[in-house]
Amino acid sequence: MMELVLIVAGLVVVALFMVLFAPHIRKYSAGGTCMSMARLDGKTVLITGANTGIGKETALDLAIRGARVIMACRDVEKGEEAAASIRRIYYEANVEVRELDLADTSSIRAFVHRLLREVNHLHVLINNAGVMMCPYVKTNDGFEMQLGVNHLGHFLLTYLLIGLLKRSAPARIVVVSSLAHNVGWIRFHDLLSQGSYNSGLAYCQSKLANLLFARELARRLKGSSVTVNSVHPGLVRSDLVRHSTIMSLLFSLFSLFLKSPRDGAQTSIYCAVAEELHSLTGKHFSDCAPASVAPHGRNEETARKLWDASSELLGIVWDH
Ligand SMILES: NC(=O)C1=CN([C@@H]2O[C@H](COP(=O)(O)OP(=O)(O)OC[C@H]3O[C@@H](n4cnc5c(N)ncnc54)[C@H](OP(=O)(O)O)[C@@H]3O)[C@@H](O)[C@H]2O)C=CC1
Ligand SMILES: CC1=C(/C=C/C(C)=C/C=C/C(C)=C/C=O)C(C)(C)CCC1
Repeated sequence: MMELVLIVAGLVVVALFMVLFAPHIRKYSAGGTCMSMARLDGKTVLITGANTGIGKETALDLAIRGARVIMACRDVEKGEEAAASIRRIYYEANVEVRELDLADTSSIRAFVHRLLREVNHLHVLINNAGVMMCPYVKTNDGFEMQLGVNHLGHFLLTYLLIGLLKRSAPARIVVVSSLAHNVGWIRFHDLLSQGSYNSGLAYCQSKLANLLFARELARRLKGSSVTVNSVHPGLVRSDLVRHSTIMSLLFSLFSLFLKSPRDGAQTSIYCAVAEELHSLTGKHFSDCAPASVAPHGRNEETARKLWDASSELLGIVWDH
């Protein structure tokens, strides 16, 4: 009985502490802020997964800076709702919604085909969309969903847009990875998890793949004035954890310690606009500052091997 009273008293003290210090905890959890005042008038930006979470906040910020923002969303209705809510905040926002399902290479190709007819330039590409810890499902092309959307879909999208980005240089590519890359490894013997599937490990693999892709692309684009950097946005309150009960529970429990989507967007925005990053490429950022990369995320051989495996799966050859 005494023990129970002590436990309840302890919980009350912790809850009281959280309530009292909530503003300070929130301020601390918010992380870095992009302080750049750079304007993007006359610039065109493309953001994947821009209908919610980090992508939507990134779209709002870049629209306020004067950019024409293409919001690439798999659900156009949700995308239009997000665009309308951006226009309610900033009525001059030049935001346009386009359909893009990264789980379907024919959708990616159709999206780019249409885009190339509509825009002459692309100055910033933000590969933001992501899916986390979903049950084992395949994309339209038979790829495991998390590697398929998070890595392969963006790999193909970037391949199809690289000519436009080069013609628009100076241009920037921002790849939204995660600190989850630290616990991932590339399972070359079973890249698509056909032999065995663990939703958490598959997510971590896909986020490591994002990072390796960014570094290898940056290496290949040296001298082209198209830079590529990757980002860990922080732990952010968003829909990302929707597929995992345990993650949803943890996120609710520790909600006070998580960033808002607006705070989570800061590092993507920083990499897209900061003047001091003008020619910086192949780096990883978090909280608007350089961040460390796990040793296996720096392995050039793994990056090249993944590049070749990805190209083969997608049936493409990067000759530019
Ligand atoms: N939240 C966090 O703590 C962290 C997030 N990240 C990364 O940040 C990025 C943004 O995540 P966040 O904003 O938190 O998550 P959300 O779930 O809020 O947003 C993810 C976006 O990706 C879109 N998306 C999912 N599947 C597809 C697809 N097949 N085709 C096109 N778009 C798709 C979603 O569309 P729809 O709404 O239709 O599902 C949504 O717009 C992700 O890459 C994630 O891995 C990294 C570290 C931590
Ligand atoms: C276990 C644990 C936590 C939860 C960590 C989680 C839930 C991480 C999620 C990572 C994600 C979503 C990465 C996306 O790329 C907290 C809250 C830090 C508090 C300390 C203990």
